[in-house]
Order: sequence, then structure tokens, then C-alpha cells
Amino acid sequence: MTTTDTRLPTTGGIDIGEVEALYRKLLVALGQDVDSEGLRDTPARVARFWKDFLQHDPGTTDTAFTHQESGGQYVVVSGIRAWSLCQHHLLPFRLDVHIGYVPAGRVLGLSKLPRIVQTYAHRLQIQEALTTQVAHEVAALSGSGDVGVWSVGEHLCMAMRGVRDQAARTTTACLLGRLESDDRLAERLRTAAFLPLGAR
Ligand SMILES: Nc1nc2c(ncn2[C@@H]2O[C@H](COP(=O)(O)OP(=O)(O)OP(=O)(O)O)[C@@H](O)[C@H]2O)c(=O)[nH]1
Ligand SMILES: [Zn+2]
Repeated sequence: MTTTDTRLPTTGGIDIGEVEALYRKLLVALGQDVDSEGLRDTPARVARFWKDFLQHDPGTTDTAFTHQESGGQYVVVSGIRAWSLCQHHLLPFRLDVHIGYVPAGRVLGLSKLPRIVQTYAHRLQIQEALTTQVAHEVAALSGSGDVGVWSVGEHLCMAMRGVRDQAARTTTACLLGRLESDDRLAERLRTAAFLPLGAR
């Protein structure tokens, strides 16, 4: 996976006028009075939401600094918060994402890690794919093959509908390079990632 993979995997652009018209039709089909005061502007608002969500610009993600003295060091940024939308129900899921890597001569700008998460969160997603995509992007941008990403998700499609389990949390992890093969290293980074979150 390369940095160019941050483009949306869509089949076309967003026709915001058509989205608005379709939402108007949807509300009618749902038996709603679309000309009532509260709903009159809703199709346009929701169309704007989709455009903002899917075309969100996370900003520059590829600033990295040479750091040859990084031998033996690891970097962990934990508690990155993001919202995404599940592919199956188009309902939000909230994520806490924790990223760790062992630099290989270069370190990424710290703010770039939340920006990378946002890049992949602003898609119709499943949590597992997002976790994998973030790990590969961090690897590509940092030049380090030793990357771990842990995501803890709360899915509204499980909480407010369907099984209606409000307490369930989903943890997904993607371990690359030495984090995959070296259990002790992976555990050190995982512990560092989750440690500061104990009080939450
Ligand atoms: N693996 C995975 N599944 C997800 C994610 N988000 C939502 N799902 C699941 O997608 C599945 C879709 O299942 P279906 O049986 O097709 O749909 P459904 O009848 O609405 O399922 P219920 O949610 O069980 O009511 C559900 O089990 C969801 O919990 C995700 O990020 N990863
Ligand atoms: Zn869902």
C-alpha cells in the first residue's frame, strides 16, 4: 500500500444536487412531510454532510524527520479519536486508535498519525480494514516496517439497533514486521499504547 492509496475507493464523484433530491425522495418514501419547517432544509443539510464526510481533507500526512539516533526507541501515540461510518448500516462507529512503531532512521511528525487515521476514517468502512490501512500507511510514510495499530471501536449499529448491546467494544490490531514476530516487542508497545488510557 502506498501513500496514493489515501484516495477514496469510490466509483465516481459526488453529485450533491442528486444526493439532495434523493434524500427528499427518501423522506417522502418514509412517510415524512418534507415541506414541514423542520424537514424543509434537511435534504440539503444531509447532502452537505456526505460531501464533507467523504471529501474530508486530512491535510498533509507525510512530514518526516531524519533521526538516526533512534536505535532501540519506539514511538507510541495513543488515544487518537475518530468517527467513521460502517459499510453495512451507514451508522457511525467511534474509534480510539493507538499507533506504535520502531523508527528506522526517520520519525513521522506526531500530528501526522491522527491525520492518517482521519484519512481512512472518512470512508464507508469496517474497523478491521481501517486498522490495516492505517498500519500500512504509517509503514509507508515512516519507512519503518515495524508498526502496530490497535483500534477500539464502539459501533452504533450494535448499540442503538440490531443486537442493542451498548457495552460491547471491538478491538482490532494489525502488527507488521517485528511486531508480528517478536511477542515481547509487541507487548511493550501494546502496553505503552494502552497504559495512559487506564484512567479513561
Ligand atoms: N467485521 C465487522 N463487522 C461489522 C462492522 N461494522 C458492522 N459490522 C457487522 O456487519 C454485520 C452485518 O450483518 P447482517 O446480518 O448482514 O445485517 P443485520 O441483519 O443488520 O445484522 P445485525 O446487526 O446482527 O442486526 C453485523 O454483524 C454488524 O455487526 C465492522 O467494522 N467489522
Ligand atoms: Zn453497521
